[in-house]
Amino acid sequence: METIAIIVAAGRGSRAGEGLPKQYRALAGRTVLGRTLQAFASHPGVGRILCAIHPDDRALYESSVAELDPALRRKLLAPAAGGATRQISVRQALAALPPGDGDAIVLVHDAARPFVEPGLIERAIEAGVAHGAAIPGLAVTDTVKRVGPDGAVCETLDRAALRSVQTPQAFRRGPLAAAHARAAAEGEDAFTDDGQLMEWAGATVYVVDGDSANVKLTSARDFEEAERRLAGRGESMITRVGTGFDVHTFTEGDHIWLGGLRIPHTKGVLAHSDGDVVLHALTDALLGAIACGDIGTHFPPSDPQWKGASSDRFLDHAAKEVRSRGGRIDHLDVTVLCERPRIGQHREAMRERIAAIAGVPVENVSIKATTTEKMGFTGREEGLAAQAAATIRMPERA
Ligand SMILES: Nc1ccn([C@@H]2O[C@H](COP(=O)(O)OP(=O)(O)OP(=O)(O)O)[C@@H](O)[C@H]2O)c(=O)n1
Ligand SMILES: C[C@](O)(CO)[C@H](O)COP(=O)(O)O
Repeated sequence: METIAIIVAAGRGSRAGEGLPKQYRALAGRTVLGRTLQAFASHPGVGRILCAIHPDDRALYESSVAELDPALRRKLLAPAAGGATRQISVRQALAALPPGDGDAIVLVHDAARPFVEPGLIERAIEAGVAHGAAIPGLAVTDTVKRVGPDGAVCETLDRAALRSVQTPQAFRRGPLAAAHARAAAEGEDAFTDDGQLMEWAGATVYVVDGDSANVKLTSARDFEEAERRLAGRGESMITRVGTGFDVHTFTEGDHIWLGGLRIPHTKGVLAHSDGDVVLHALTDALLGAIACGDIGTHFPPSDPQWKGASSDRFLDHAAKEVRSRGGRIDHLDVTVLCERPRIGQHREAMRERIAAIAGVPVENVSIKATTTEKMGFTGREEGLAAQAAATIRMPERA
């Protein structure tokens, strides 16, 4: 009998802090979703896999899929658009499955649980076949209280009967799809897992042994812990630093581009592109950190297509080059060297713009500025310059 895995990956990961949605963040060089997909795609009991993804995440999804062996990629069906809640994402994934046997087993799994082991997938499938509805659960080890809105304890629950539940959760396809459709029709939209939805629909749901290692990455701390765990398995990251420097000559004009912003000025800059020294220095710093040439290697000034180009593209490209090697940008630091314009008033907007282009939290972007005390070419206001340092983390093997 066929087993189909639905991987729900349409969330925004808001509790995991700023940056990419958590399922697309790298853990020791591979994305969370890539790791989750690998676990299911390499399991001999899983036939096909369908992900529910956010419509904005198509490119991120494709990069995660690219981490899989080509032979395993064949198990993937085209992704479905997820919805505003996990429940809607599962429903839409079910609706996107090709027609098929209602008795097939559907495993519903959170993309955010990349540590799922083959043994757990196996247990879920077996229990799904045996019972029609089965979920993994762990005994609760803390004492659990029910607490009122005023913070007062109402009751101490009998923890012997409690389980903290995980995914993959296994159900027969027909009843699961029917329960989701009924819940949608009746406006029942607050189920936090499919087990609860099936209980509501009248099914008996059985619990099999879960796995304490199968954590759902939820907070930034979970990511730190996950990295420590992977390092313990020999999958570790190393820090690399790259630097960049760029200069442009002032010419006649009424504005310059700096840090991705159009800044009114009494001069312009001579440049093939938009002449943004901050973004150029950052681009070189990132390329330096991965030892992948420089901005001229990737965007030759002799190539007419880069004439007048917005430098956002250069930085975006370099950030993608880092990520495609499994790297993560930890910090970006820039010093602008010029007498004018004054940078202070633009600093915050610049940090936000750079953070958005490079896909890093704004807290990890620093902009500093200095004059050169009227000495040298910047002091004479013949041009302006920027230097940058990028700190990234890369898988040790890359
Ligand atoms: N609208 C949603 C919400 C969640 N999920 C998925 O459901 C799983 C479990 O959800 P959770 O850990 O809560 O993820 P997020 O919703 O992304 O996290 P947060 O609540 O912190 O934003 C994740 O793999 C998530 O991508 C989904 O597919 N569609
Ligand atoms: C499905 C789940 O992972 C089981 O523990 C959990 O209910 C998901 O909850 P979230 O609020 O969507 O993280």
